[in-house]
Amino acid sequence: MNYLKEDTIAALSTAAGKSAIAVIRLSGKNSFQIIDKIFKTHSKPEQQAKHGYITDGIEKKDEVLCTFFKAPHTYTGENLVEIAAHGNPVIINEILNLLYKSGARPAEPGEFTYRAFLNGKMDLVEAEAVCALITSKTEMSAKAALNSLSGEFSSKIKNIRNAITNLIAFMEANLDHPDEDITFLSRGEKLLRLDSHIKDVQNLLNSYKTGEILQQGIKVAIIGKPNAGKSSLLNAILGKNRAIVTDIAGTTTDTVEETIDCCGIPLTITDTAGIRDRAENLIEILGQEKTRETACRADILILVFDSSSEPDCNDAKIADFLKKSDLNIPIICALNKSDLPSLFLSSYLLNRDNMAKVKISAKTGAGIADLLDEIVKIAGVSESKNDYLMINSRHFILLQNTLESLTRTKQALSARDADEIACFEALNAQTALNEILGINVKQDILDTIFSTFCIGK
Ligand SMILES: Nc1nc2c(c(=O)[nH]1)N(C=O)[C@@H](CNc1ccc(C(=O)N[C@@H](CCC(=O)O)C(=O)O)cc1)CN2
Ligand SMILES: Nc1nc2c(ncn2[C@@H]2O[C@H](COP(=O)(O)OP(=O)(O)OP(=O)(O)O)[C@@H](O)[C@H]2O)c(=O)[nH]1
Ligand SMILES: [K+]
Ligand SMILES: [Mg+2]
Repeated sequence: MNYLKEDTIAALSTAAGKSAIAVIRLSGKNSFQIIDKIFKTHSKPEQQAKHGYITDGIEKKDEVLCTFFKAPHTYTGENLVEIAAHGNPVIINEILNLLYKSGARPAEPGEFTYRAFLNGKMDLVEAEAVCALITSKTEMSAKAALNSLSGEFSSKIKNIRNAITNLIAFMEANLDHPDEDITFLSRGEKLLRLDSHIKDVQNLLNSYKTGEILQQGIKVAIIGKPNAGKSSLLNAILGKNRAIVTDIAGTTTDTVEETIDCCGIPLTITDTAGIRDRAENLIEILGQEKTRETACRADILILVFDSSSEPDCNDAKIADFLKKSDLNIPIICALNKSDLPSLFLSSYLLNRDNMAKVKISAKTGAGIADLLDEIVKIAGVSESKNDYLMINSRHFILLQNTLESLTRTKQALSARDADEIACFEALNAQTALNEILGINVKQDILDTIFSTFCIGK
């Protein structure tokens, strides 16, 4: 990756394509000289954003507003200019090319934020949260990302790290003066403090699953025999006619997927082709194959039964499929058509932990809310909480390392025979926490993180 800090970089920061206004950002030490070559203005000096024209020296290219930000108090920490132009891709290209001719180069993905990180404007957790915020799919996941972007996760990490640094200082003092009777902090007090840090790390590890669910969402597959009412259920959940519903068995031949915001959780729901004992043609065989794949990739299965009819060989086929595929995911049995008299035998349901039962009618909408409640319950995310943090898998692994090191510190301290080892392990914990914040992180890890950003961010 071409991350030369000396360069002045430029990129479109708004979405590509036609738009009312598009913003190009220019950042680096030569930003002001470069914009001076191509921007002519008559705005009064007291104006913060200046009105004028982008020109190649011969003709005007666009009428724009330029905003000037002087280092170091800018997003990147460098001199920065924002050009708000008309959102026409042809014009944007012309302006970018003029900037490149005048001494700027195209910004790499995430390079503005990378510079902000290098210049101490944000730590690595905050930089990662910028990306998470842009890709958040629900209000709740956006809030979680914003909490991290605002430094709430970072300050938790810093607090634990500082406390461990403090503890290390006490342990090193003991190492340096082993014969002195004055112990600065008793062994018992050190162990108490360690316990509390271990608990803090454990709490952060526990919020990982929630953050992951908020960011990635949950995949729910609707499966069942033909005519059980799977497509009707999808439509009932979405509140619109997304999938075709008929009384002909085998109506759905391909998967139908939609994402909704369910109490803050991005739920991707997939309706599938009905599974039956005997497939009638190639389309159905391929459709059922896809149903199986969808079921295997899902986080939760909704197993739809037609409770108005007696179980038949197709229900047996599904039970058989579940047994064979050895799926270890939560299943919700939806006993559909509750508006009709029930002929369903509960004893027919397979015996399994991790299984909930809900009576629904896709036709009248009865029980649909209970079904969604069940999904939210399984996800373990409560909407009332507003303080979720965005913890990604990189943080999770480093927090696990921290926890292991702290546990070993505690063992060494308790054993009373190895103060050097206790010190060494505490230092490892400190290193892992620093790495979360981006301190002493290898370049290839930084490259990987920032290369997933969009260009212009
Ligand atoms: N036009 C525009 N809108 C934007 C951004 C941007 O870069 N440009 N942002 C980009 O993500 C977000 C806002 N984030 C920002 C964060 C810090 C600074 C900044 O200039 N910080 C300086 C000065 C702070 C101050 O004046 O108080 C600093 O931290 O020193 C700017 C934007 C969303 N909206
Ligand atoms: N009375 C009643 N009928 C329902 C209910 N849900 C679905 N149906 C009817 O059952 C029939 C089959 O519904 P679909 O939603 O197409 O069933 P499916 O499981 O998607 O069927 P395939 O796509 O063929 O596998 C249709 O005639 C629906 O109107 C319900 O809750 N009550
Ligand atoms: K059908
Ligand atoms: Mg269907």
